[in-house]
Amino acid sequence: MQNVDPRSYKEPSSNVPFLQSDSGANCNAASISPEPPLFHDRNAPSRDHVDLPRIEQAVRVILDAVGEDPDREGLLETPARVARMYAEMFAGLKSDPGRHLAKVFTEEYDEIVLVRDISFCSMCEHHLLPFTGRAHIAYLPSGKVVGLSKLARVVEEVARRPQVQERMTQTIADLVEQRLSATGVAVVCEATHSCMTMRGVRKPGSLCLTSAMRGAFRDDPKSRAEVLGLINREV
Ligand SMILES: Nc1nc2c(ncn2[C@@H]2O[C@H](COP(=O)(O)OP(=O)(O)OP(=O)(O)O)[C@@H](O)[C@H]2O)c(=O)[nH]1
Ligand SMILES: [Zn+2]
Repeated sequence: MQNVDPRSYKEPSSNVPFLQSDSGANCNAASISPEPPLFHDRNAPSRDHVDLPRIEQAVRVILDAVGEDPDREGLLETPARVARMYAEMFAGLKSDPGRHLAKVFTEEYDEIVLVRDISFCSMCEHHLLPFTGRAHIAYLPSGKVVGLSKLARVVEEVARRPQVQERMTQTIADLVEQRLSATGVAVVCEATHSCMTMRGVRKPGSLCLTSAMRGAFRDDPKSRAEVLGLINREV
């Protein structure tokens, strides 16, 4: 592998094909071969849009710029690992999380459906550091319900983008409202932001709560109070 001098670094061609690392002079072809999946998840978002060789190059530049030696043994595989990590963390960028809500069941149930404590790990778009926590999703069906796991799949996929927590919360609420024609939607997210705990202001334990209310949960105070009571209820 060659050393990348940050001062002479040039943007590589943006049309480097996925996994064809031999077009990038600083990339190790063997190290970016995809590992065979343990199982095939037909719901998994595509990672094909991520340009692994360019990420590898960039990570080498960063290592060099912070005073590290990207060619020392312990760091040799790091650029490829980081590239795969970003592919995984940002796998939701080019997918449509709403597709998980396409299959519905006809059911004459119009009371609250709530799935609480859906864990997620997303990336703060300001520092590219993780923010992790739980999402709670409630909706009022109008003749159709969705498989409960699909709500968690939506969270999982929306989370895999660089973003702010507010946008993530609203995106989930909009998807559920639109795809299920729900008459009410409540989404509450609570998360710890690494950019506030491990750097900067350094406040471990700080928690950020965001909510997005739609339909009856936005307009009717009683419905709103009922759903927030369920979300906050001790079990
Ligand atoms: N509203 C919102 N802000 C966020 C989120 N994630 C990170 N931030 C904030 O983004 C802000 C970026 O502020 P800047 O002043 O541009 O960057 P900075 O100098 O690194 O800020 P500090 O974190 O205060 O050191 C910080 O206040 C972060 O706490 C989020 O999901 N929502
Ligand atoms: Zn941040």
